[in-house]
Amino acid sequence: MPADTAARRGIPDATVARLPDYLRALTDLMDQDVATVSSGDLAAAAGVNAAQLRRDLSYLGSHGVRGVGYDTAHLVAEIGARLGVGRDWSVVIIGAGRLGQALADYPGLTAGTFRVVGLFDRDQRLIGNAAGRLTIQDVERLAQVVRTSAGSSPGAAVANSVIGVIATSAEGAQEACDALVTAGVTSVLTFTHGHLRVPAGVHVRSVDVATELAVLAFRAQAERPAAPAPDPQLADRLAAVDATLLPSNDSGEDIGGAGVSNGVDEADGHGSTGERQGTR
Ligand SMILES: NC(=O)c1ccc[n+]([C@@H]2O[C@H](COP(=O)([O-])OP(=O)(O)OC[C@H]3O[C@@H](n4cnc5c(N)ncnc54)[C@H](O)[C@@H]3O)[C@@H](O)[C@H]2O)c1
Repeated sequence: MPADTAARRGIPDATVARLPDYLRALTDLMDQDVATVSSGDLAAAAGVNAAQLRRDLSYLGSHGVRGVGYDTAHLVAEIGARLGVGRDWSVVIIGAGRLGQALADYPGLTAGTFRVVGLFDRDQRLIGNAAGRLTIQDVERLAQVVRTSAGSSPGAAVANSVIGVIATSAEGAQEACDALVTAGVTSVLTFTHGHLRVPAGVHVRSVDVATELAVLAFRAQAERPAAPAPDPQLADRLAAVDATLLPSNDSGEDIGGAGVSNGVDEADGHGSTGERQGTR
């Protein structure tokens, strides 16, 4: 797909979410002076399958050269540019409760690409309190801080330079989101449950630890190795031993029965989940 076509169609969120993994893998390869890399090797380094990687990179207009692979330095520059690496982004957080304060103090958001420039709340009891290196401000001041951070005059677009984070209660989330939109913020990350209404052109992503855990649990369940099929000879031997040690027939049947039943259940459960995963 030509790059301009991909740009017009937009890159799927799932692809964008994988780009940092590709960038990390490519940077490692560059550090090892690897100039070109095959899709298979790059996919293995990034932990995805090769078809997925080729599809993802085709959205960037990068197809690699048959028999040669991808130019590592070119791809690093391409992905880095798409991800805004090397640019500074200001982050404003609304909701200065437990989560908001923890995020504001998170080292990954205090220096480098993303830097929290304001922590806001509507609770007058919190306003003015220190939270790490920041002072909690009245959410009424949000628009002013956003304008200052974007380095623009009032009314100018602040898209692409300020990201808003919502860490309020679920009940206060829409109000917080509206405040961000009014301030000109077009990229919003929310930790709250529930749908947020935003005008066209405003991008919202939500993070939910419980959902991520559920995905991991699902995969762990799907990938759990099936119990080995019972060995009929071994079962016979166990039954013989049981018969020697335990005179009761019931005991021997229980042991053998439980073993077989577990094996069948596990194999069935694994098979059906594996199929569902395979068709996703
Ligand atoms: N997604 C996740 O994985 C995840 C994990 C933990 C918490 N959460 C969610 O994050 C949110 C915050 O959690 P918390 O423990 O910090 O809650 P908290 O009650 O300690 O803090 C919420 C803060 O938001 C403020 N607030 C509410 N509405 C506001 C508004 N419109 N404008 C400005 N301030 C507003 C409140 O005054 C309060 O100080 C909750 O919705 C919680 O469910 C999500």
